Amino acid sequence: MKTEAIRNFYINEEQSVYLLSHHDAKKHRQWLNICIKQLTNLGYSQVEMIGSGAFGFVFAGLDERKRPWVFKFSRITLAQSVRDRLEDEAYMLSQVDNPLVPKFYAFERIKKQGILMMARATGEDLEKVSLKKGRFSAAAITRLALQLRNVLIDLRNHKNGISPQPMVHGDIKPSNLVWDETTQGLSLVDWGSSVYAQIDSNGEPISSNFMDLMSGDLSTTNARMGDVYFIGDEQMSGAKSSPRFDEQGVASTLYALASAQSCRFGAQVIPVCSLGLPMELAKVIDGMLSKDKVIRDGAGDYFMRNMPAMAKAYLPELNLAEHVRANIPFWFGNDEELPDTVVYSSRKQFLRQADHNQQLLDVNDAQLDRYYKEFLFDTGDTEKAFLASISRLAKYPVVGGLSFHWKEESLFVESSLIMHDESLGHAFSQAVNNTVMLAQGIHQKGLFKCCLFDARKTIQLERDGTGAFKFEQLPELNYEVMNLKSAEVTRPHSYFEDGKDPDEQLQLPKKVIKCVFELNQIHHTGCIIFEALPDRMKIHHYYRLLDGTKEAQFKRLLNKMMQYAVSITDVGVAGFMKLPYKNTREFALCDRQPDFFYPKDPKRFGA
Ligand SMILES: Nc1ncnc2c1ncn2[C@@H]1O[C@H](COP(=O)(O)OP(=O)(O)OP(=O)(O)O)[C@@H](O)[C@H]1O
Repeated sequence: MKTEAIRNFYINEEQSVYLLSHHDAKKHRQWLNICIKQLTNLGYSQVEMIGSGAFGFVFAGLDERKRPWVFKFSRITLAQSVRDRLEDEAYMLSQVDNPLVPKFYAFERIKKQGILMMARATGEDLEKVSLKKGRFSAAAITRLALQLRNVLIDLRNHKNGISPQPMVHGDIKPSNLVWDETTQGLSLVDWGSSVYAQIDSNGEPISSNFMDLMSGDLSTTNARMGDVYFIGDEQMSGAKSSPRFDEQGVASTLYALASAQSCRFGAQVIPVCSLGLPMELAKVIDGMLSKDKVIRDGAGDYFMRNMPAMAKAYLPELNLAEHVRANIPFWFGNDEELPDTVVYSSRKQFLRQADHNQQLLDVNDAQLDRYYKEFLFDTGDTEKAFLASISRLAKYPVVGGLSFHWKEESLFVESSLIMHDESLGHAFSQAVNNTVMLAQGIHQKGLFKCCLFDARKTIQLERDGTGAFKFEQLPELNYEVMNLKSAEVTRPHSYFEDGKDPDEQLQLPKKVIKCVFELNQIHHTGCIIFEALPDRMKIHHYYRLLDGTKEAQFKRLLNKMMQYAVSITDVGVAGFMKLPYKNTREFALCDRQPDFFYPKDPKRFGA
């Protein structure tokens, strides 16, 4: 792969509501308000939105006896066939009777809108907990592993009358597990991918009765796609549904929470054996995440059989985790209002490098749609994990930029990151370190850049019928000032300009580029991305002036740049990023982090 082939082109990730057009944002708000109103009319009080996923929005409210209910609506933007699945979800949920699963209450239809109603699981989902706390301790992972194993046993033992009818949840992942810290209670939610297993864990067909065997089409799968970041290879490749699917979901979940990642893909570079878990449990989870089906199934069987015994281990909290230092520096900002972070990165070209063919099943699936959109389809696992780790950074209130440059033997990382919530510093350090470790495991030469912005500060300009931008007063680019000590000002700093991308290059007016070059003479960090669409333009930006004596000149150049930007007629994306120091950090490449287990003698580590 040639280095020149890697150009930089920015694609946005999750759309912040602040990045929707005025019209779409209004429609979105209106729709949420209609849902709240409908529920209130039905007699529920204190209705609020508590979650959203690829398929729907979830609201909570109280019934007349003040019991907490949850209402799941499917997204109106999805195809009717996909929205109809909410009714199937309701049916499967109604079949489960387990203290760890919220009770099914009802499925109602208001016009075309189906609403699934169920008990509310108290607490917070484990993805959110993970973002706040970072890596889960050995004791927490072990406890969770036992609880999940027990749910799997229950699902396997499900019966229809007296006939065995094992169930598959199909989408076990941190955000589908709600955790109540005060009662230590766990709930498994989101039964939208749930089906009856077609085969058992040995691959033998399951049939509740003889007629099923006769009439059922045993050659096709009934499996639903779960979250592509967490499901195992068999579910991904359209195998018949089996209890093994959920073993995979459990292994991915335990891995993600133990390592503070948002997917399963990093396990080759950051194996479970490097995460400070007891050796036996770590090896079992690594085995379950293996690429080899025989190892995977063997480890799954071992997990199901031996988890109760493994959970008896005495695992006091160690002191190690308190001293996490970020491998690349970041600073704390003190803005009153936390940024609503979005990340733009040069993903597309980066992902094209790693081509590992995978077969996918159902292209109409919303999860799969996301998979395609994020260009993960043909990518190697470590690259996927790296990109997921970048997305995870954007879940923190942080602005700045990162550039990863893979050269012969080393990885060079330049960065400028400002975090706006000190209480998340520990978890954020771990998120940053994961990104670096995953990058160390990537071998292709090249460059990857990303910018993290506050979507609230994105400037949006609408075009009129002729394509010209409409505005009463020219909006101003936002910046903050931070004076660095004079010694630091003299340090060299790097500057990036995007090259042409064959797919979506925006031709910027020369005068805009001239302003960027002039700005470069003033000590600052920042990024700016022009996203010109047929009907409007979004200007995402983040600037931090590091030499207060130049403020007047800096401001004048930013204003000038805006004046020229409104003459953009083209459509596409282009951007610039400026980081403070050259080659901030150099790292050796590393295929696999070394083993690190929970110590045999925990007292030595301050437990
Ligand atoms: N019964 C419940 N009690 C409490 N919280 C819930 C409940 N059901 C869902 N949630 C919350 O709402 C979020 C989204 O719900 P759910 O996962 O069912 O939606 P989805 O659109 O199917 O999501 P996904 O994209 O993850 O498949 C969950 O992560 C969880 O935080």
